[in-house]
Amino acid sequence: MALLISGFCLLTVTERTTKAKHIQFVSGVSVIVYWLSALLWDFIIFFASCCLVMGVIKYRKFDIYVTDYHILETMLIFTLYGWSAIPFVYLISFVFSGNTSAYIKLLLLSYFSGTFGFLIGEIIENKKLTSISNTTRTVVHNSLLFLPNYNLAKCVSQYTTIYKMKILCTTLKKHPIYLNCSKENTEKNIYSLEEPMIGKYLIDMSSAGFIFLLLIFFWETTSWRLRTFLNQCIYFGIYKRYRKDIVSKELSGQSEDEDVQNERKRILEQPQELLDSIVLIKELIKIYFKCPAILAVKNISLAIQKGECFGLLGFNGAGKTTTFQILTGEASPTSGDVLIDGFSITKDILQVRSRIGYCPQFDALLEYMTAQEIMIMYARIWGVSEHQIELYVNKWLNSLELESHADRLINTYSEGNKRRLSTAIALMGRSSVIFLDEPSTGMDPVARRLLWNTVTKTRESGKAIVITSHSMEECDALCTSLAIMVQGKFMCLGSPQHLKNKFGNIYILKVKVKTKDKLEDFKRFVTTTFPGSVLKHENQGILNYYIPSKDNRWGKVFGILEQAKEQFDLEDYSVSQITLEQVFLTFANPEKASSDDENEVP
Ligand SMILES: Nc1ncnc2c1ncn2[C@@H]1O[C@H](COP(=O)(O)OP(=O)(O)OP(=O)(O)O)[C@@H](O)[C@H]1O
Repeated sequence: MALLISGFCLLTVTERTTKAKHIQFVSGVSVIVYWLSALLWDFIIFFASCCLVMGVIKYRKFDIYVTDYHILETMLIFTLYGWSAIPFVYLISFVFSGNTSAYIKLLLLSYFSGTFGFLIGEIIENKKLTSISNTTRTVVHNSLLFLPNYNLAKCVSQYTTIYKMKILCTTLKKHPIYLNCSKENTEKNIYSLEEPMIGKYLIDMSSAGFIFLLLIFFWETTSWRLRTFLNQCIYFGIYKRYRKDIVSKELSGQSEDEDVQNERKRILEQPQELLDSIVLIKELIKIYFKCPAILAVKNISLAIQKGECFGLLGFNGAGKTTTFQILTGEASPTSGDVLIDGFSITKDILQVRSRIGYCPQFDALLEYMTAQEIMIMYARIWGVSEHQIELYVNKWLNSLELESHADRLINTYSEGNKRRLSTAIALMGRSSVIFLDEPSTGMDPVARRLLWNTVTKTRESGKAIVITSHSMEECDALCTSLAIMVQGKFMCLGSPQHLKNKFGNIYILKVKVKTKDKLEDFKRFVTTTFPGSVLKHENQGILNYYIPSKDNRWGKVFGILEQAKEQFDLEDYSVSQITLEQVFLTFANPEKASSDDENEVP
């Protein structure tokens, strides 16, 4: 039984740690539906296994458990045990982060709570041991009653004893002295609440099942509020009191960047209704209260409108994923609030969850399903009507070219295909805002283009998209506005073009010189005509220059190069603007960028 029951933690732990459960909640599955459906399925497996056990008992001729309708009594004991033990395993599984360790530890717990619990119970009930006080007896006995395996062990042992006694009393002509074969004793109802009958243990198992389920629902629905309360009122309260210097310096929310500062002012000064935004982040702070405390998000404010694709850029550890986790209701904020479609994540997390689509950084897929099955499941969760489901799912499989893999188990997919599927699941829902955490990781260039097209179409349909990516090309292609995050703070904010105009003080000139003789002359020409220019790269007559844009308008640069084309026998040339990547490097790594600047464009 311990082997079987402990196995029911495997899926629940896997779905929680891979975030597949979170994605289901985000897609609209309620806590009650999630846990009751898990319980129903596991109970069916448990019941089928019990039927097999009964078959073995019958085959081995343990008649006491099967003859004279005893099979129903035995099945009742097993059924009530399953009812209490499965939710018990679910509840305990919350403390584990790996399914294998959870299985082994729960197996040991079930086994020892059955055997040692039974032994301890016997010792406690032994009235001859006068050294044990009555209070200790009551406390230990009542505690043991919460363990399903103890109740099962007691039921089976007492059931066996009672029926063996009844058989001996009816078959033996002369009763041994230890047998009480009085009519009163042999005709006692086995379900009586008195010792040594089993009624008490059956009632305990039935009520324990309810209690464990209630505790699971309570934990799932209020743990968020509890964590938010602890974070905001207790930990942060203490932190603010003792680390005033850090709070005023790092968490004030003031920014040197004009756009970031203006956005903050707009959000704080204007009423929320006037902002008309689908995502509204107000002075969001996240501190991981470890030793030392990690300031992951340092007072950011932002409004995202419908039909906007907002990009969150930053180096590893900048705080992007933490921000995403808060926005999707996975992590609780330390201070500040986020409104999604007008609902606050600190107060209405359930409303928030049903309005978002989420593709986490690591794929949260149920790997024992096929792509078709998982997408049908999510389509049903999103409320797509049964006759439209096939069309709907095929449309999304099609949009990311997953049809050829649709009938294969997800655990056989490549990383890139898993990423495509995760993104398709996030996009397919009827959510108002979609969060994509590095969606194109591991995708080939064709898949990436497909993803970009699909994301753009989704954005154009009126949804808001928030994306993190390490690909500047991707952000340039997709984002209508973006922010670069460094050490938890926004360093700049605006459309890609705005940022390039604002921070790009160089042009990139690429030239191919036909004849070698004129190469050195051309180099001298560039150095004198564009003071401050730097030759970045040279290879077989192809020169790559950075030239300062200050005092050099586009027209002037092109005019000069048109003249130089004939003079220096240039085969071809191009002048382009600074790329987003160069803007990113300037912000994300100021020290490196400034040293680069010194070297490159004085
Ligand atoms: N659960 C956690 N406990 C403690 N610190 C954490 C936790 N999660 C993140 N951090 C810390 O918070 C900071 C921000 O991390 P986060 O994962 O948000 O960065 P990121 O920008 O998403 O990085 P990446 O690009 O690598 O995904 C880092 O210093 C990280 O070490």
